[in-house]
Amino acid sequence: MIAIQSSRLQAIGLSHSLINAVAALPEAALPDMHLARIIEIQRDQLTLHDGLAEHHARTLPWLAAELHRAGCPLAVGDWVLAQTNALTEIWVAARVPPLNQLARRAGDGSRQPLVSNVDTALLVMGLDHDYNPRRLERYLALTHAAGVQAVVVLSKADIGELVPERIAELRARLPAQVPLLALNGLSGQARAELQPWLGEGQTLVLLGSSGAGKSTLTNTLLENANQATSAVREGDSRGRHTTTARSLHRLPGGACIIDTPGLRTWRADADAADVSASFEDIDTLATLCRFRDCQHHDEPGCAVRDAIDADRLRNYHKLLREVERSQMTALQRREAGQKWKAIGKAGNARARAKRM
Ligand SMILES: Nc1nc2c(ncn2[C@@H]2O[C@H](COP(=O)(O)OP(=O)(O)OP(=O)(O)O)[C@@H](O)[C@H]2O)c(=O)[nH]1
Ligand SMILES: [Zn+2]
Repeated sequence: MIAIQSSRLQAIGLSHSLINAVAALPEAALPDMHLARIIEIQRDQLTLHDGLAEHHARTLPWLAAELHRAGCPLAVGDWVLAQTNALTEIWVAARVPPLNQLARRAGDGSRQPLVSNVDTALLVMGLDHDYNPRRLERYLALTHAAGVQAVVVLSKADIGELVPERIAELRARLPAQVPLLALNGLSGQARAELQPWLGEGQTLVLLGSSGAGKSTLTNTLLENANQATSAVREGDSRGRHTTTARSLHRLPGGACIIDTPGLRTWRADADAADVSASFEDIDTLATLCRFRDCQHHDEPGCAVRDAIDADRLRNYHKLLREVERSQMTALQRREAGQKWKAIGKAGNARARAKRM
């Protein structure tokens, strides 16, 4: 039976639910199995961490094939059971079912897991030209769909434009329970501001467009502890701030941060139910619409249309169309395109009529 060095592993994110999931695996009963976390993936080369050191490993071919067939290949953040053979090669023999996973859809519609077992996603958006509430709502919908808690981090509070106005706009637009903070990612103060999410054993990822300030914030979070801190990347000749490979870093206070370039372009891996659930305000008001299947376009007795920020409602419809489309066949997609075009035209005609 596997012996779990829990304190050592808790430091790199092992939780009680994961321990239970490990115990349920048949492979956990085999001799010589070790529990470790994937901190980097380069093609078929994995880097594992067991709480003490890094090890290079590969996945047993049958397991790789099985995970590929099931559409859920291994991702950074996954926990695995590995065995060392007589040649001292380390082979991954089982994957602990992830508690959650952020994924994206590739061009061919297949699902690509990007990162597993995340506690908090920091949605980083600059208060400069990067500012875009719609994009933020998309990220909120996707993290919500994956069951990951999101914290909105507005970077460049020191140099951004219309800072108080933009913060107020988002506060009014987003559901009240979404934490939102504005900070300067270059200042050590950022660490204190993010403290509530940086507890020991917590796993965080940073999401946001290029230039939003993800690397800057990561470096600030890492550096504030004199660099003597990153157990995970210890001995790595490339230094611990690499952002070119998918990797997991350990922060001073004991949280882990995953910096993965794959997360920077992100297509919806969600369905309509996920999108509406992440627009809770709309969902709640919709129960008051006259028609139970009200789409909040121009139906009479709609309780949503007048109560919700118009741009937020448009974005909601856009995201719904997007997730519906990603689940359609080509023919359905063409038909839907025509339907939406017709609705758009009707809307424009209404707007024109109003102006006249
Ligand atoms: N003044 C100020 N500059 C910032 C802040 N955050 C980021 N920057 C600057 O913005 C630029 C882009 O920041 P990065 O951290 O590289 O952005 P990124 O999100 O990692 O970008 P990619 O690596 O392309 O995904 C850099 O020149 C940073 O110094 C901030 O809060 N305040
Ligand atoms: Zn309605």
